[in-house]
Amino acid sequence: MEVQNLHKRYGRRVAVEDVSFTVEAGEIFGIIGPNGAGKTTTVESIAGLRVPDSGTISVLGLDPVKDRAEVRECLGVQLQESSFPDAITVSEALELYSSFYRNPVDWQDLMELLGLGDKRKARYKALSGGQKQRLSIALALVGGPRIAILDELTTGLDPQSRRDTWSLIERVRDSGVTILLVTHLMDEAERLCDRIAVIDGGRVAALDTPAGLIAAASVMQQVRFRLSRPLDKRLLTELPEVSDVEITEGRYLVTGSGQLLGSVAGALARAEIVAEDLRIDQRSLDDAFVAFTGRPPESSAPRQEEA
Ligand SMILES: Nc1ncnc2c1ncn2[C@@H]1O[C@H](COP(=O)(O)OP(=O)(O)OP(=O)(O)O)[C@@H](O)[C@H]1O
Repeated sequence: MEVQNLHKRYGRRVAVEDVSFTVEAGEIFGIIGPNGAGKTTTVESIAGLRVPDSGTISVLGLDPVKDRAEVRECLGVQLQESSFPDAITVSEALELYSSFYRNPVDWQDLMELLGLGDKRKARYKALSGGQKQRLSIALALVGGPRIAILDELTTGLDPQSRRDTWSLIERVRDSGVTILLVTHLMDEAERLCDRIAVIDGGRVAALDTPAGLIAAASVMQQVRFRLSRPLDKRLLTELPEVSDVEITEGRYLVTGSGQLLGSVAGALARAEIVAEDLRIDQRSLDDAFVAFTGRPPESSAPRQEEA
């Protein structure tokens, strides 16, 4: 997928100001950003559901607007809050959707794969949040797409259902499907995505691997430890990575940047001192999100899924 200089406004409101990125085959590519940043508009434009004001989008060499019918065959979409008639059953929904495609996968296999086999006769309104979510993923995959767009994949699910869904998505990726994932959940993005675009105010604020985003955002790190015997503080302060050393009752707090942990561990080894309780404060994608957007990511309180 290739998106170049995408612009989209709704009346006077600019939703996407200038977005460009490329998604490689076989990747899980994440889009994160604050509410109203333009994420959904971007992925809906890729799916051909919105017509951009300007810019170009190419999906497997096709134009999502001009080649709408072909794009539908190779791209599956799970959008926010899919809604279905309350009375439709799981198997009816899957059978109906599979009839929309030229080469659908076996919907019964898919139903089993997504753990919905024993719910085949259950009506949509009787499904739990996690089951509805799995059905919407199944419907995005029933056409046998080469690309799947998943918007808010696990928002609102309990922690176990989220982890199960993540494993499922990794299996889908391993089967050769490229995945474009929009998410509010930083742990989801960090766990699943090969690369992530941070979109803010309709523009790409940063684009890198999760580790790359975290490294770029976390200038300062801290290493904590206790020592069995006193150490000349200068052995630490003279290290180029170290900016500050605090010592309180044998407890050391070293602040710095770069390869701080390796550098401190090396200095201790040279002084032949053993550190106890050595810990580094890990930076996470939340810190990167704050650094690139100036706001903390919105947290989503997981709801308990009924059995
Ligand atoms: N159909 C529409 N008509 C008018 N304005 C819209 C429409 N759809 C989106 N917008 C506005 O465009 C901007 C971008 O919305 P979009 O849904 O793409 O953002 P988002 O990053 O997906 O947000 P969220 O995380 O809240 O889903 C927002 O200000 C939104 O209010």
